[in-house]
Amino acid sequence: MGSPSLLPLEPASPAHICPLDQTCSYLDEAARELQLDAGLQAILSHPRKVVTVSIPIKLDNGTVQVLAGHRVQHCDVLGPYKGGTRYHPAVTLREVSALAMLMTWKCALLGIPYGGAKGGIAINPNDYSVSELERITRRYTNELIKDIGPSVDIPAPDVGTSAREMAWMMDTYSMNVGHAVPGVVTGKPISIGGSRGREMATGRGVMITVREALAAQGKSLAGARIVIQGFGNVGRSAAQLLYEAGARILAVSTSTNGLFADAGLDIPALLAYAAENHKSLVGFPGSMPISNDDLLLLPCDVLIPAALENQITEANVAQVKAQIIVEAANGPVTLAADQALEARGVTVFPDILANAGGVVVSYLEWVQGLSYVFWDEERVNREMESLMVYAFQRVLQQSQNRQVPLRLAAYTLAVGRVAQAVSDRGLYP
Ligand SMILES: NC(=O)C1=CN([C@@H]2O[C@H](COP(=O)(O)OP(=O)(O)OC[C@H]3O[C@@H](n4cnc5c(N)ncnc54)[C@H](O)[C@@H]3O)[C@@H](O)[C@H]2O)C=CC1
Ligand SMILES: O=C(O)CCC(=O)C(=O)O
Repeated sequence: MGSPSLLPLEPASPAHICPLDQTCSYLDEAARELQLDAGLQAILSHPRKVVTVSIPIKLDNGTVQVLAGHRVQHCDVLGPYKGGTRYHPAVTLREVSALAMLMTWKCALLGIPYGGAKGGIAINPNDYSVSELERITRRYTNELIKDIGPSVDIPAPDVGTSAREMAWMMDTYSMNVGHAVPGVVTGKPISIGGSRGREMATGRGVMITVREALAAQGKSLAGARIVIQGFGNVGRSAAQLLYEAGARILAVSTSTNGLFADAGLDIPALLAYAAENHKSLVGFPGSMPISNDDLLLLPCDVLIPAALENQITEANVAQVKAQIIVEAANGPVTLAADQALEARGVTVFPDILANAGGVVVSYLEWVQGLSYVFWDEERVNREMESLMVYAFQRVLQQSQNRQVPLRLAAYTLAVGRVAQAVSDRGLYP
């Protein structure tokens, strides 16, 4: 079926692997496996709503710049739309649409009552001052005011955004409606109703997935050799928690540099070093520099791509030596690479399972906010872990029962759940 033809998408770049085509192909595969009705499949292939707004801002130097901001709402059949907000120069409507669809499947797989959405602005946040970023975020929120809300669509952080942007979004929304509405976003600061444990949640979910993946092969985290691409919110938290559990973190990277140490990196020391050096990893004692390209090819037990899409592709997959890949990023392994890895017996734990810890704790944050009762971090982590482990076991079981790879197993569970809900609600004419 391919990318939905109704969307006002940018032309596909021949040099670039389109994330939307990839995600739609996985949906097509799941639809075939489930023998899904063609009409239902067509409904699920299209986002319900696509919003693109212009964001005029006055820069600190007095000039005006107009940016494009997107919010794609893929499906709300199970509950309010839910998904992060990305600030990155490579953001396109195609990418945001793919990420919105992934959110639908992720929430359905984890059994949380949300649909899927994603937002984004094509900027490099490092090119803007804090006050410029605040103006951009507030204007973007203002333009989306009728499209978001605690029972409509609930943004959260993603690449290039954090609790700070969520606080600005919450404040802008609240000013518009005339009273405080903490539930309009998740991943916000604890001082305004954020949840304990949300900041580390995606990394914690990744650590749980790695632990369960190794356990399923009769191995343990202690001494496991792990390579992590990306040292932002997700990569950093996963590195810290895996290190604390006794794993050997051989290499980590940011977009500009990477570090390798065969004996394993001292992650607490590296976190302190990066904090002192404005996030730069360069020159960390006891390590060697490594490029992002070489990092992906290191021999290891578990490779964790935790940065962006399309990192393991047809071009490098033959040289990937990891035994297990845990997709902390959304869409880091392309379809062609996925098939090649499957043929070679490399196990890939898919994004919609592996990085779901973040949205699960976003859900727990929303639940705490709605009930005005806030939990300690131990409870948040326990509730998240139980949902993650349950979803992991279901995916493994489904893969064995249907004799299909883990990604297809996860998709059949997620798509099947959403399709059932569409059909039960009678949305299918
Ligand atoms: N923040 C969250 O709660 C969640 C994030 N994710 C996904 O995890 C991934 C990472 O997100 P965050 O850590 O939140 O973003 P972030 O903005 O905090 O960090 C991104 C990291 O990736 C690095 N990076 C960027 N481009 C790179 C490249 N070409 N090669 C190597 N490294 C590169 C950056 O330098 C940075 O270290 C994304 O795919 C995101 O969609 C998924 C679920 C939840
Ligand atoms: O926490 C959330 O609501 C969404 C996180 C996200 O954007 C993702 O899982 O890709």
